[in-house]
Formats: sequence, C-alpha cells, structure tokens
Amino acid sequence: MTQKYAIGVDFGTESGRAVLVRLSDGTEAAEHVTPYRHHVIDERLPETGLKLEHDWALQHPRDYIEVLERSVPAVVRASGIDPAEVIGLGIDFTACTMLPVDKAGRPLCFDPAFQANPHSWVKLWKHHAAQAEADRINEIAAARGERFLARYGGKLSSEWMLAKAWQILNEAPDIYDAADQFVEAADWTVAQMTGVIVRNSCSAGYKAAWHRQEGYPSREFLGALDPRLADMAATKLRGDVLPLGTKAGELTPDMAARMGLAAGTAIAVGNVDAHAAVPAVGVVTPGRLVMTMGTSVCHMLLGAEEKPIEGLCGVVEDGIVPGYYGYEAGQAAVGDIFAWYVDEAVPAYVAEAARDEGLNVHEWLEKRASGLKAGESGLLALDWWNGNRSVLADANLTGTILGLTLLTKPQEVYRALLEATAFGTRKIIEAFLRGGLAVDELYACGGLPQKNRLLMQIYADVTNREIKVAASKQTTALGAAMFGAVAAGAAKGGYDGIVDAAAAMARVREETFRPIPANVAVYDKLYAEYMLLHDYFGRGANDVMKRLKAIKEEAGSR
Ligand SMILES: Nc1ncnc2c1ncn2[C@@H]1O[C@H](COP(=O)(O)OP(=O)(O)O)[C@@H](O)[C@H]1O
Ligand SMILES: O=C(CO)[C@@H](O)[C@@H](O)COP(=O)(O)O
Repeated sequence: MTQKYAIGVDFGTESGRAVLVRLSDGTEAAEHVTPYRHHVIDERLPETGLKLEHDWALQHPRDYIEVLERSVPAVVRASGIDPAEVIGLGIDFTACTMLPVDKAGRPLCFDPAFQANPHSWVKLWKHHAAQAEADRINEIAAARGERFLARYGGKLSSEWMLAKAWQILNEAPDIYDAADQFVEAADWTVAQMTGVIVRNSCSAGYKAAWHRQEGYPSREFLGALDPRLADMAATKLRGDVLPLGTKAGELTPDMAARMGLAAGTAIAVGNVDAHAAVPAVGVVTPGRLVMTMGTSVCHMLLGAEEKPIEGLCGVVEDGIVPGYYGYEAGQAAVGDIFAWYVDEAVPAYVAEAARDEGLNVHEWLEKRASGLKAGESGLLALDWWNGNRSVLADANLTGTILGLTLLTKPQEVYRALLEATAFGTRKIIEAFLRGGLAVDELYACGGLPQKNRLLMQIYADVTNREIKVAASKQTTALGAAMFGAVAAGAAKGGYDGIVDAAAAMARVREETFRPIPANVAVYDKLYAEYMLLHDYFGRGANDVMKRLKAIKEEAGSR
C-alpha cells in the first residue's frame, strides 16, 4: 500500500505553520513557517495608518491566505511526495479571532468603503477592547439567570464573539449593518479552500456560547443586551455548526493550484489551536490535563460529566474529543510576558553578554536563572500582563512584581516571571480539582516546552506533578493534520475517528519533568503568598489596578 499523508496548518498569533504528516505513524515529513506579513496590528491600521486605541489587536486576512500559498507547497516540495498522496488537510486557529464578511464571504476590510474603519478588520483573540461589553453581558446574563453562564465559569470573556460583535455594533453600527455574517477566522480560512462557510463546533461552543442542544443564547437574551442584537444569532451567526473531524468540503481547483495540492482533497472543519493538540499528545480520556504553552497557555481536560468549575473558559460537549465534555481554562499571557521582559526591560549588558555567549536573551536568562534556588530571588509576581483569563476572568487586571531591591538581577526577575505563570497554572488545576474533576497527569506541548527546560521544571515543582512533553514541535498542527485524516476517512487511507487517529499518530517524549521535593516545599510557601496577592488584587479588596488603568486612559485622552 502506498503511504498516505495529511497536512495540518496551525494559524498562531504571529505566524502560520504547515506540517506534512505520514498517516501510518504520525511522523512529520516536512514543516514550514510563514510569518504574518502584517504581524499583530495593535498600533496603526495598514493602508490608512490610523492610530488604534489601547487594548486593540487586529490581523490581516490576506496573511492567512499567504500561509496556505507558501507553507503548503513548501512542505509538499520539501518532502518530494506526489501531491495526490495528501488525502486530507485540517487547520487550527487562535480563537476567538473573528471578522465581519459581506454576502460573498469577503472580509469587509477588503472593501475600500470600510477599510479605514478598524472594526472592519479581523479582531484577534487578544483584542481586549470589548471589556465593557463583556461586563454588561455578564451582568445581564446573571440577572436573567441564563443557564449558559455556568458552562463558562460564570463569565463570558471580552475575547469572545458576543462581546466583540457587540463592540462593533456600539462603535461602528455601519460595519455591523454591512456585515452579512461574523465568522471565526478558522471558518473563513476553511471557506477560502472549499468555497463554503461552515462553522466548527469547537470555536462556536467555546467562543460563541453555542450549545449542541440549546444553540446560541436566546433571542430574548440578545435583545435584552440591545434590541438591535436580538436577531444576531439567527442572522450574523447563522449556518451549520459541524462537529470536529467533519469534512467541511473539498479543495477547489483554484485553491488546489495555488496550494500545490490535488483538487478534491478533503478539508476538515476548523478547530481551535489549543484543542487540536489534545489528541495529538494521545489524550482521549479524562484525568490528563494538556497545556498548550506558547504566547498564552490553554489548559484542556476531558470529563465524563458537565460540572461547574470556577473561572473556567468553557465546557463543551464533544468540544475536544467526541464522547466527553471538553473543559478549557487558560492564561492570556505566558510567553508574551517573557517576551515583554526580554524586549522591553532587560539591561543592555544582558543582550551583549548573551551575544558573546552565542545565546539569545531568553536562553541567557534561563541559564543564569537555573543557577538560582527556588525562592532565592525574594521576588513574587502576578502573571496578569494581559489580564487574567482563569479563574478571575478579568481583562482589566495587570501585572505586578513584588520584592524588588537595589540588588535585584535580571535573571531573578525572569525566574519570578516564569514562576508567576506556573502559580497561575496551579490555581487553574486547583479550580478543576475543587470542581470534582481529576487531574492525574500533565502533558505539555506548544513552543515553550521545547525552548525552556527551567520553565518546565518550575511547572513540575509548583504543581507537584510529573509533566510529559509532546514529541512533536508542532503538536497543534499535527492535531490539525489528524483531523484532516479523519475528514478524509478510512476508505481513503485516513481514519474514521480521532481516537483511531490518535492511537496511530500521537507521540510524547520518553523524558519527563518530575517534581523535585525540596523545590515543591518552597513553592508551596510562595504559592500561598501568590494566593494572598491574587485574591487581594483580583477579587475586589483593592481595585488599584483598575483605578490605574482609568487614570491612564484619562491621561491618554487629554
Ligand atoms: N527560550 C524561551 N523561553 C521562554 N519563552 C520563550 C523562549 N523563546 C521564545 N519564548 C516565547 O515563546 C512564545 C512563542 O511561543 P510559540 O509556541 O512558539 O508561539 P505561539 O504561541 O504563537 O504558537 C513567545 O511569547 C516568546 O516570548
Ligand atoms: O484562546 C485560545 C484557545 O482557546 C488561543 O487561541 C489563544 O490563547 C492563542 O493561543 P497562542 O498562545 O497564540 O497559541
């Protein structure tokens, strides 16, 4: 039998990556990364140069097409296979990354009439300017006793579809009216390959409050937010919502030519990046927490029942693996915090020393921080540089570092930041445990476990759990490829379900990170201090972070 392949394309925050995967055992024959030409648009709009307000984060839809046109042919070329041997393609995406499109499915930002309005562009997952709308959604939903709230830990996020769509209505009603639909970028990108927009149940479930039996929040609820929103679910979010692994359609001849694949190749419905990683590390049963660790960290867990968990991002039936409730929690910035420190705050001597030693700044800081004992820096940080996603679900919280002195060194600050993110993860694990879900094992994937061993050891020590690490460097893309193989089906040489695909294709490394008892004891003490700060600044005892933000906004508008 000839070897068959699937392609997975992972659309991240800064770039898109394609991997070509052998279906028999999941080995990766080739990979290719295309950085987004327009990066994250958070300062000025392309073309017009219009200055964006604080907390905005946009993307350019053409960058996604460029990934398909560059990275897909590149992996086929590099592997030397016949494109006809690629039987399926799946994609995963950041989410909720959404855009308004016209009747033809064209992004409104491509229309010269709307291009100058930032609301016509793709709102990236980390666009946090819809917090006011999210607050109102949560107040009104709580007052009305809306059942869906419990599935989202009691709060819908400003990152999600309803808040973002409502922000468009509030600030740009002409864009809202001109939008025929609001779509996840994942679904839009799939539609560019197949010619039809279909929605995937994962993005809809986690990010647009859609439920398999109940659908979207009711007309009455949406109307209570704003009468002009009453019809939104039926109109602007309309369309089939299909389960993961379903074939969304087949590759059109035009896109086949542009991507160097055969027309008719099965294209899977889109998926959320973090979620695609779960079967790709072989997790298809409860009790095993998967952490997708990159710019942000997402924590995914399967459960046999639907349980209310404090500050959860969401629980969706069949949302990750069919047959289970998929739970998601997360931290809105992790790698992004380390990037902030390296890019904005390390002294020049560190960059020079790193250069002299042939290391990048992260590597230099990791090496120096590894020489410190747990607790030795005397520092403690709160990991809220991009707000708190779980368990406080509040984008208006900000970061802090406590314990600085005249003797504090950059590697100590770096280590404190690594530790802060591990404490944030421990808080999430404890919320799952308190809610009655088992967390017996930890699995890590994404860019960070490959880049920073100290970080992984700290996570093992802080959580007091062994961590298994994905064998693939591109786990989410591997997961997307697995769903592509499922969309193709066993008759074509793929698989009939994600559990079968995982059994054949998923891999973790032999080496694991085990907790070191002496460090566990120190981190128990530091975590207790972290929790005091967490509750003091995060639960209303002292809203100084919000007051500072208000003063800043006032000053900025003067
Ligand atoms: N050696 C390192 N240690 C810790 N963080 C790192 C290191 N190198 C890069 N990073 C961070 O990793 C993040 C990118 O993670 P990655 O998984 O590759 O991307 P994405 O989250 O976009 O999929 C960036 O935020 C960057 O700051
Ligand atoms: O919110 C989710 C998943 O629910 C992610 O898409 C978002 O955190 C972005 O993830 P990355 O860190 O860019 O991989």
